[in-house]
Amino acid sequence: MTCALELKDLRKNFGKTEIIRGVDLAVQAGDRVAIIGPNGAGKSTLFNLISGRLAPTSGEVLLNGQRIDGMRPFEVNRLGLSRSFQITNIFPKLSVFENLRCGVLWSLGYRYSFLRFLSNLDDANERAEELLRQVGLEKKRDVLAVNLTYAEQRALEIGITIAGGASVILLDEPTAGMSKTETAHFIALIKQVTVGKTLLTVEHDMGVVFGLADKIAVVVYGEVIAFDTPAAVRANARVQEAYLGSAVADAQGAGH
Ligand SMILES: Nc1ncnc2c1ncn2[C@@H]1O[C@H](COP(=O)(O)OP(=O)(O)OP(=O)(O)O)[C@@H](O)[C@H]1O
Repeated sequence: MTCALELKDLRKNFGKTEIIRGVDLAVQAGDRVAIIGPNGAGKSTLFNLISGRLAPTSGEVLLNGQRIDGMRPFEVNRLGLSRSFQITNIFPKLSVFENLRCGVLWSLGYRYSFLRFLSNLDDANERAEELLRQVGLEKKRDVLAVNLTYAEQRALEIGITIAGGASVILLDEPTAGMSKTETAHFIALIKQVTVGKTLLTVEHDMGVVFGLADKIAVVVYGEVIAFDTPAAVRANARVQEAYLGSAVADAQGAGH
């Protein structure tokens, strides 16, 4: 079966320093994967390599079987991979609905010719209404984005990220800065809106990791030292030793 996302012997040097050191990873369609690891391990660099923000020094990135390494972010996006961070630029002076519609139009603009784009404007309105419901912001439809709470703004970002119907979604620390209650609500929201999609998150919060992920990739010093189910990763001696021991104990202490 073709993987939704596959990394093959991926490497990235900054100057003489090898930061990503031969990463292999095969993510099946529909999996929710959390990438975890200590500070400076290379998680963000990995995200940048996948989303086209950085070109690898060597190795391959495949999206649904197609090579995307070296492509620019918008090209990768056009092929069905959306990263929250690329389009998190919420327009503060536009309403929630208008922001979502911009997200839809923006993705249509990439995918279609101008004429087809124009004929799709009605569809865009409908799609924006649907997104509004999906991210639970119906009551805020006409509120300016600047007046939303922080958690609502993050929900709006998720809406914009999924607006184009990408099959692979990358989220960078989606619950960072949220309260516990907001985080729990947001995990449920992310799960709902990514049903049937493939999700990758970079995450520090072990509560979020174990609440959200079907599989966990542990990155230590530019290598993936484990890629498995949460239970298996928790039990992995190498992971315990390299990174997880105290973090998991904390999460378990918190009832996870
Ligand atoms: N553009 C760059 N030029 C040079 N070095 C870089 C660059 N980007 C990242 N690095 C280095 O690569 C290493 C990995 O960084 P990266 O941000 O990918 O780690 P991370 O796992 O995401 O860390 P954190 O959890 O702290 O966000 C770090 O040592 C960082 O200083």
